[in-house]
Amino acid sequence: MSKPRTLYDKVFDDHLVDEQPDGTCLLYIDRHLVHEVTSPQAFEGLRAAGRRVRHPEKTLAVVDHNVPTSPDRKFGIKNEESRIQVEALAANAAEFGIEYYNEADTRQGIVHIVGPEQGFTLPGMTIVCGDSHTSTHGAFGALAHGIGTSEVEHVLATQTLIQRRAKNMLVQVDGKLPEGVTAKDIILAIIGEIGTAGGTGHVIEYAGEAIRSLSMEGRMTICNMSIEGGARAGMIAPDETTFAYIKDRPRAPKGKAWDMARAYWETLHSDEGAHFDRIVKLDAGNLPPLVTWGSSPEDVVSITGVVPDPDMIEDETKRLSKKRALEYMGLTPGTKITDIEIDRVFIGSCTNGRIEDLRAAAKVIQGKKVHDRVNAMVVPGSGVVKAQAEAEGLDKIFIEAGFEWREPGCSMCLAMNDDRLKPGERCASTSNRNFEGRQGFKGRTHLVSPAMAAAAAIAGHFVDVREFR
Ligand SMILES: CC(C)[C@H](C(=O)O)[C@@H](O)C(=O)O
Ligand code: SF4
Repeated sequence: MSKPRTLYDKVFDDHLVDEQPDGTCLLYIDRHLVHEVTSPQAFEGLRAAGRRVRHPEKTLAVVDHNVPTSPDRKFGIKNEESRIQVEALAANAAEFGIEYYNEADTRQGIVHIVGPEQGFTLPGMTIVCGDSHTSTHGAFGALAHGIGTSEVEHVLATQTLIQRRAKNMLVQVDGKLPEGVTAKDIILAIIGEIGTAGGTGHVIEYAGEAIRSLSMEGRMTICNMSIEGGARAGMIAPDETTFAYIKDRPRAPKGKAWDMARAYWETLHSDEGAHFDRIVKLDAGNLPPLVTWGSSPEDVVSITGVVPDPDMIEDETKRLSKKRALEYMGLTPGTKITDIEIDRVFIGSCTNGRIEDLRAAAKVIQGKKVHDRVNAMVVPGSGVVKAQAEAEGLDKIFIEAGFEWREPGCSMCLAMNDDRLKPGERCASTSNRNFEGRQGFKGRTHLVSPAMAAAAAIAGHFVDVREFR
């Protein structure tokens, strides 16, 4: 009898090219996603060494971070830095024979939304990208993680990556998610519980009834933020929900190849008795909608709660850092979360820019108007999401309510394009990071679910979406 293995162990072992006695491993990489921010030097390195891309057909390039999201982007990118970045990827993709989705292509969007959507992301694969939120793809039972630019060059040249084995961590989420509480709240709760360093050195497998009941969109939201919990990657064992999502996607296997792939995918789960180095349990049944109050994704609080008092923290370093966070956020301990007024709302990003997220937000705002003080925008995660939303009439619901309806990209998730907060502006955001300056210099970010962001846009302050009519 062979030793019981985790899902991570299985995918890792299936891609092992070499393992040295000191633990250095060489892994075969099935899929490589490339965006404009972390690839220019990698291509430059290849050029300097006179190398080609080893497997262009396993590589897919798309622009997302720098592209403007205003409709007039079809007339060219005005910001020079962004334009140079985008043009460089276009030129590199052409020179090295890599498929490339430019900003005029319907398939363009945030790299982590595009991969799954096109069927480029499949269960059991090793998937890398020069981007920390590559963990998103783990929702399919793939081993997916971010890599640095020198590794991007290594993968382009060799289709392999040097790695060491990570530890296994199980996050078991039992119970049934209450109405109005979403995948975003689950992952915020997990990070609130384990902290931003909680997953360090581990690959997290998410399991339990609450995870199983999630759609692929919800599972991607969970795996997306694994990196915010410090983990190398997050994974969810594939099941019928996964297979149904993948079937008939443009790059998914077809016919006999589908049957063979599916048979393999069904073996991708942790064996009975597999060893986990750490186990964390959570009950989704009691979960309220969550809001972050500070400048770290672990700073979570219930919508029914108040801004916490850092003076209660014993550890001095932590106390000082949380005090600073409150100061940055312009908040006072004891303030009810529902009393916090907001200026901006951002619905989008690779965490919550998929069709289900847009549907959830549209449901909340239907027939209502965005509060006078608030500037609200919806940025579909991809052209495919945008087209689907328009086919369902969601764009009309947003526009009638007073939201801006934008072109796909990373947008206000990070201040790398025209969409950004002004100093002091407070934003209810569906993205994944609330670091100082993340959405613009001195901008203040509160991470929430799409439904919570939508409700806040209408009310002008945070509200409990469970009671919002
Ligand atoms: C620009 C890129 C390297 C970065 C990342 O790695 O995550 C970005 O996507 C982010 O979300 O901060
Ligand atoms: S949407 Fe945000 S988190 Fe996702 S890849 Fe873009 S910048 Fe990074």
